[in-house]
Amino acid sequence: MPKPVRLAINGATGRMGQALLALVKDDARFILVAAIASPTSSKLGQPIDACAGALTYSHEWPAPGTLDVVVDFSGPAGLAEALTYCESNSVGLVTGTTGLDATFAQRLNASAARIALLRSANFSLGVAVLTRLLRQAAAALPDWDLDIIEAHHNRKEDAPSGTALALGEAAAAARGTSLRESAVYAREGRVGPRELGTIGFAVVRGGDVVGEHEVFLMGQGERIELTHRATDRSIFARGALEAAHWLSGRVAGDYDLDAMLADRAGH
Ligand SMILES: NC(=O)C1=CN([C@@H]2O[C@H](COP(=O)(O)OP(=O)(O)OC[C@H]3O[C@@H](n4cnc5c(N)ncnc54)[C@H](OP(=O)(O)O)[C@@H]3O)[C@@H](O)[C@H]2O)C=CC1
Ligand SMILES: O=C(O)C1=N[C@H](C(=O)O)C[C@H](O)C1
Repeated sequence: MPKPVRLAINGATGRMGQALLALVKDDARFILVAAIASPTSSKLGQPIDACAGALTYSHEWPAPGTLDVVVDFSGPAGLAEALTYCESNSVGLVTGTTGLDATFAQRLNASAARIALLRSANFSLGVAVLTRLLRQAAAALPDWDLDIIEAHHNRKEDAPSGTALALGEAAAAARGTSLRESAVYAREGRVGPRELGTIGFAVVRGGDVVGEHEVFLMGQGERIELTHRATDRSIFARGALEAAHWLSGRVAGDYDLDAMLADRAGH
């Protein structure tokens, strides 16, 4: 029997943190070593309901040598702290935090030379497949107009979602360009006709929507719609735990879900 992966969850009091805690307690592949909360969290020092044992929410990172992987769903400030810890202690990091700016993305690129890092804007299997379908459609129909519409709950802080941006980047790359060259993030007033090759984004926020992404590829007299709807946050948590298990013990590098799925399929 392989040794369980020693895990910390960063952002443990949040929506994703709670979904992760609920799964980890019944998963013998992991030992939960720390549940990291924000420095101002009202839950600091409180016991973790989902977990048998004496573990409490804390903002103190574990001692060196006691962790294999950190799973982070916090925010830019929380991720920065997790990154510093992981780099100093050679601990693997799985992160789903979105809404990071270009400077932060560069910092992550540099970190991947020092630690095993797996990041994904969306840990659902369905979105991984949607992305493949989109690459194929965008390349096969290079002249069709392409817009991405996303909907999320009313507490979400970043827009467009990390997934929408990643889908846009995948479509742009499949057409030999980049999102930086083709994205249109807002349309208001007399914007004039659509410019060929642009990728448009539209954002909906409200209620408890878990996460929906819809890609319209629009030709003359016809349209393709590729849609993914997440109805349960645990799909992201399950994907992130699969990633943490796969990442544990790997050498430093910049990994993603495609790399994990390909490795598991033996490619
Ligand atoms: N890749 C994917 O598949 C998915 C990605 N996400 C992304 O994950 C992130 C979190 O989402 P969600 O759980 O909904 O958000 P929440 O706001 O519910 O959770 C974030 C948590 O992080 C905590 N936090 C803030 N700062 C720190 C810190 N310095 N150290 C430790 N914890 C901290 C917050 O605490 P406090 O409230 O006390 O400030 C909060 O509990 C977002 O960027 C979201 O877009 C979400 C779902 C899926
Ligand atoms: O904040 C969320 O909830 C989600 N965020 C991710 C994103 O920004 O794409 C993934 C998922 O859609 C849920």
